[in-house]
Amino acid sequence: MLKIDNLSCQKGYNLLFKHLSFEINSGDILRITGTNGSGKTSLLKILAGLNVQEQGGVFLDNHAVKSEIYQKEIFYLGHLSVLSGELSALENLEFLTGLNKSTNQVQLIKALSNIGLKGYEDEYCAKLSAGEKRRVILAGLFISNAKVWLLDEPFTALDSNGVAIIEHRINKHCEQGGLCLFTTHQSSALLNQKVLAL
Ligand SMILES: Nc1ncnc2c1ncn2[C@@H]1O[C@H](COP(=O)(O)OP(=O)(O)OP(=O)(O)O)[C@@H](O)[C@H]1O
Repeated sequence: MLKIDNLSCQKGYNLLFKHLSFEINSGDILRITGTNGSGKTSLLKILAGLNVQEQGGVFLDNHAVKSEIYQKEIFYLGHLSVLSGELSALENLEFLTGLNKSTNQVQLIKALSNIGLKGYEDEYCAKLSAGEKRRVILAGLFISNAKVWLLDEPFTALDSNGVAIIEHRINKHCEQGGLCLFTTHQSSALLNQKVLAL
């Protein structure tokens, strides 16, 4: 269970949210909604341990956000690309999944193929389109062992086929006991999603 307890977040003079408390259980899909600047990215970054909250706590099965156990269980997909343009798609994926020693190269190549990047393994990421770069990162998400997926605008730059793939994978991940929190300004066909409005 992911527990958010009495969270407050201030940016400059702007109080984005306060006394925010909720719980997400295995199998839950939570869509975080709100206008531009309402604090969706700030909240996801706090849940990823990348931003520090003003007040309150974040726990996964009683493990605090900065703990090693918590950090091993999350995958954060942010706005900015974490890919190096000077490395190939496969090399970037190796780097992204570097902490997961159980993943071998055959699995990485299969993950790229599954996301529509068969034949792109040795292509430098600098040469890939925005949607193709996004797919390389999503390949990393799909083969990660992370239980909690924190996805900030996961559909950005993806075509309709890419959106369908990620929606299918989110549903499958949560059916198998995972958790997913995501933001989007697009409509989404995800099943049984709960909504948190900021
Ligand atoms: N490092 C920072 N310093 C000061 N203000 C910040 C900082 N980061 C974000 N903000 C402000 O906090 C507010 C919330 O930003 P955030 O990115 O969380 O919003 P959002 O809901 O994700 O927006 P969008 O829908 O546009 O992606 C914005 O007004 C932004 O300008």
